[in-house]
Amino acid sequence: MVATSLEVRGVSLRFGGVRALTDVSFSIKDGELFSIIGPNGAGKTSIVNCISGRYKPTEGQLLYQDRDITGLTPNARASLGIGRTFQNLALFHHMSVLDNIMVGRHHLLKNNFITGSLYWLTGARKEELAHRRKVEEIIDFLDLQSVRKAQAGTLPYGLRKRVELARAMALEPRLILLDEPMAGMNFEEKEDMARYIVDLNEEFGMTVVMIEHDMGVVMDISHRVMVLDFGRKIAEGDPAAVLADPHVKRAYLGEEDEVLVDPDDKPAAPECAA
Ligand SMILES: Nc1ncnc2c1ncn2[C@@H]1O[C@H](COP(=O)(O)OP(=O)(O)OP(=O)(O)O)[C@@H](O)[C@H]1O
Repeated sequence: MVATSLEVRGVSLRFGGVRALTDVSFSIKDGELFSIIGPNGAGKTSIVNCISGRYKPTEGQLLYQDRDITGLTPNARASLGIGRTFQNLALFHHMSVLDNIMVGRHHLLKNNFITGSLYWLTGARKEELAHRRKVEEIIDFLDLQSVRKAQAGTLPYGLRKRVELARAMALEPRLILLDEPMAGMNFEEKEDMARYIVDLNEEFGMTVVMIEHDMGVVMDISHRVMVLDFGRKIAEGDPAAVLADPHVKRAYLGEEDEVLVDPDDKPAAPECAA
């Protein structure tokens, strides 16, 4: 039997009078590629923030590998193996690609800057070499070799999104949360990113939770999809079943007999980086 990675039980979240989430429950199996979709303001980022620990649910519980993580800080959750990327790029623009990715490993560093003064005498150097090897593996996997020394802020948008994914992967998460990994990308960049996400799920064995607006990509690569609307779960299942669900069509289009995937869907214009 496949183990459960994450279980979300009856999570509600309020900001003053705003109900961002109402009684949302779902569970994700180890190794799944699970997508969360829904119209703007539906609560997608809110649920991901509840999973990463950025937001504390007003009600409900979160279990990761059968352990209650509801009260844990984001750092404690990262140490348990929950990694994430952000909707808006959160890179250190003046640092190199390599150093940005190394930052992603700080949860795994046993030696801090104090013990680092014993660098050559202790195992610190050995540890750093092991970290560098892991980072190089990720750089190879994401085809970032040619830009490894470049300043992150000088790279085109699509590449910066890839560096952010590299940094999240550097934590070696068992569960990775991707908030709009393809936002603002052109068609080729989206295709590349979709391939990397499938590979990190299949080759690295990471369980993936992805928020994405590009319905074509979501339906192509997800094992299961959950739909939120006004903070409530309105559908969950395999992509074909969700696509055919009348509630989902209504939520997106306001009517029942149109298709969700627009065949003339044009790539979104690139976003400006934060
Ligand atoms: N920090 C916050 N303070 C107040 N209200 C918030 C906050 N974060 C989210 N909300 C509100 O909660 C609701 C859900 O927002 P959320 O960002 O989770 O939606 P979303 O589905 O991710 O939207 P989008 O697709 O536009 O990113 C919205 O009404 C939003 O205004």
